[in-house]
Amino acid sequence: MIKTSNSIAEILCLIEPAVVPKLMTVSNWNKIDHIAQILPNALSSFFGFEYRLGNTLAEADFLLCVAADEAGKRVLGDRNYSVSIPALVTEDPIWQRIQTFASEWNTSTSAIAKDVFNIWLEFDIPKAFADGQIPTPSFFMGVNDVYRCDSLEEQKKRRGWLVEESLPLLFGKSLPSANQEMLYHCFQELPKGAHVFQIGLMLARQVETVRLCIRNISPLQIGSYLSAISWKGNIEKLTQFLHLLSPLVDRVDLDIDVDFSTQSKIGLECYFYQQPSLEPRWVSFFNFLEERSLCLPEKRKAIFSYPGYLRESANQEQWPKGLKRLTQFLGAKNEGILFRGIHHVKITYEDDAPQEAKSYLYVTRKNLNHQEIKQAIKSPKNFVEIENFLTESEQEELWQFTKNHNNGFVLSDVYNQKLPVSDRQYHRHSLILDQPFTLSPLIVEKVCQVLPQILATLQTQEFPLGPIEAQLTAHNDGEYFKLHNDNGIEAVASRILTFVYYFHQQPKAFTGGELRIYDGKFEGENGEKGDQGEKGEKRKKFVPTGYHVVVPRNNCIVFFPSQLMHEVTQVQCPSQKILDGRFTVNGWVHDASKIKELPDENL
Ligand SMILES: O=C(O)CCC(=O)C(=O)O
Ligand SMILES: [Fe+2]
Repeated sequence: MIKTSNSIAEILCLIEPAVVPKLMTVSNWNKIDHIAQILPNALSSFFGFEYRLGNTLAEADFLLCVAADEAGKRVLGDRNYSVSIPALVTEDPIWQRIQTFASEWNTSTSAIAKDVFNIWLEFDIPKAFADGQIPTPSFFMGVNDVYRCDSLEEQKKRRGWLVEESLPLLFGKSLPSANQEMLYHCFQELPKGAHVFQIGLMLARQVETVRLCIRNISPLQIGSYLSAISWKGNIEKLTQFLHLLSPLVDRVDLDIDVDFSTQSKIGLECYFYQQPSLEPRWVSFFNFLEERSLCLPEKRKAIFSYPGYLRESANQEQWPKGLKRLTQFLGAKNEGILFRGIHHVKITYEDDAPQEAKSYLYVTRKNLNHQEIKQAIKSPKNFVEIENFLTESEQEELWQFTKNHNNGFVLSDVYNQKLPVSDRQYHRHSLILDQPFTLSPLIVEKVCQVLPQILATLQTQEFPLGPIEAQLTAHNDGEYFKLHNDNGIEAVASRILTFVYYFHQQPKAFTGGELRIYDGKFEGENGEKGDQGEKGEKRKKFVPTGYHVVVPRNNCIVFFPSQLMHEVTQVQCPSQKILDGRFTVNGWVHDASKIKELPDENL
């Protein structure tokens, strides 16, 4: 078996616990490890796995990116560079062609050096993958500026280096002229502004098909583009599918395969700008996939638990020696860090229906200074916010109700047995409606509609759904609610999820009144130090590590786990008129199994 020192396998080793067995079997992992053992670390700082979401038996593939502005470019194509791919590997004809291409890439005067910004090597992991076998990758290149041109002649002039030189070099033979014409045609028919950002060759699969990955094409343009390049599928059905899919995600890129014609199978790459912890829409997108049998529930669970990071400072022992040297070289303020995340999900579509979904999971290795690390690992949001929660008529109904009852607000008491009575008023100063809140069923019903999505995003453990409370409160000039959580005492221990719906006059007549939701931990838990309470019981002290701010915005609602510590900062409302203040409908979702007594109102 070929092994390289300072190989990518050393990094894989660090992330193995996040992957095996949750995402893949030991046998799948070992095959990927076998490839990673051969490839030097300096080749790539960005790699990952192609993970099939609808099939428990399929193996995950391995892919890595070689960037033009990193050492990997030289590892792959500069024979004088200190690090290289092992010679035995490069006896393989496919690897030889890749190296020839990469050596052009290292020649500053070539068109490849000018227009290729990265190379992806993608290794299919076959069921049978013999130890010692040399893995051959498929090849993708990231290309600059492949847009439509003013004329086909212009197009041929600009992309000749690609179609007539680079692709034949990589395939090891010239491309039939019908295939060349088809490629130019596909470039030239691109809608204005759309561009080809990756070009792929399935070298390991011995076919002359070229994959074009197209970005900046709107879902509304995809149908007409495909008909312009004579795609054989039913455009109307595809348009209907895109109509459902595209609002669920931030961006859809189109993949097509062409030889002398456009093949029937296409790919729809679905992207979000944020990871699931910061973007609740991942959940509705995955519901969509599951409803169409494109994703298994256990696979969704596995990939949602994948994102995270690993710092060198916390893993000194295991950190590869070569990378430690790099950190030392960069200076004391720097540190290595590995980030794991979901890059995108690709849906393949053929025969007028989606066929398969695959997710692309990445690992990226960076060296950052402490300030950059702090920024990069800002703890994920611990709440979910939904805008435009009530319809206009529902908002109007709530506002009328509030106006009609504006004399019915009284100072809220806090049921906080931990505080001396004299401190209770200090702890909270706000108003609560002291009359029946008859719109409670409306709010509860609306909360129930979004509840499954919220619980999934917050990764709440399953629980039997109990009652849902809702109350109307107000904060006016000088009022606040100090640090507390909502289920810390016996009487309300069954509260599992807190929600706060905000509404106010337009324009807003107050400032302040932010909700701060804290991260941190209770000292005194797990045998750590804590004060002795009155009766000798251990009192837990909360040590915050940071907080997230929710600015009260009209018609927005937030949800967060009731055990999280939170506070409402002081409100400034110069007019001091009750209707100018900060209003909320807040409430709690209970775990039916934990209910001992139904809570009194005004807790
Ligand atoms: O008004 C808010 O933003 C939060 C209120 C709150 O924490 C509570 O009622 O328990
Ligand atoms: Fe609260």
